[in-house]
Amino acid sequence: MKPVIAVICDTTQSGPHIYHQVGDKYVQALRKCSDVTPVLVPALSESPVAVAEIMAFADGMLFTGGYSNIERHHYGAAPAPEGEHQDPARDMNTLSALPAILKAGIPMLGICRGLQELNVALGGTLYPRLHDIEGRIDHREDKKAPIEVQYGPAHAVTVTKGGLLHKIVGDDVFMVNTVHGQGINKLADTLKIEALADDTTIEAVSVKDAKAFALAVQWHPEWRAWENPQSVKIFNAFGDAARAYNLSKTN
Ligand SMILES: N[C@@H](CCC(=O)NCCCC(=O)O)C(=O)O
Repeated sequence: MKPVIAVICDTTQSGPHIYHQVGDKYVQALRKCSDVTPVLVPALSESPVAVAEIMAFADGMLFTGGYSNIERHHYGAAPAPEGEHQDPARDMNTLSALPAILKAGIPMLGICRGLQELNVALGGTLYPRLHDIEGRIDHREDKKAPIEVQYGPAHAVTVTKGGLLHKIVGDDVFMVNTVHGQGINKLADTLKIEALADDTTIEAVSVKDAKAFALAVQWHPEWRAWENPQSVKIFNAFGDAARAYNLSKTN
């Protein structure tokens, strides 16, 4: 049996109805590069799927990217301007799951919004508009560009030597895509920087003294992951960590 990776959904409204969704590229990357079984968990705001229920079956969790922003009260910032795309139900589910799975030693991988959720869940803060910060480049995608350009290589990241990401990918510097308007401001005390952009934006973190694999990246390695050498290694390592966790449950 393949290990099972739980993925908490985004919520979205279509007409009169609320739907729960996960991007295809995330589950494709899990299947093709981690060799695991993805299981989507609805982000229910009423009678949510308890973290204990997830931990009963999950060998790992993937915290995906998402166009919505984390509600700013979660990190002590003033409310967002009217109309900002938010997803309170997703926030409630992911921000409660993260500390619990880290305590339980369940492997996790965060991507983009998932990195931001990890930082906020552990007490860090975000820049709500990274592009307004002196010295930072604009890390947002050009929404008018073709999707291959939006998720194509955009800037370099410099990897922390000897860190978890460095051990996984083996490269000191590599190109990544960039599809985010927010970024880490105050890094949570329990997180370690694993990669930086040239403008000092934190691009990857790991959890200090984690019981299991606990890595999050600001870029999108899931995008055509099987075509990207660093992405293959990241998803392979995540799948291996889930397999190890699954075996530990039976031994
Ligand atoms: N909204 C946050 C996080 C950005 C993010 O996760 N983008 C991904 C977009 C859709 C996808 O590829 O899943 C921010 O703007 O910083």
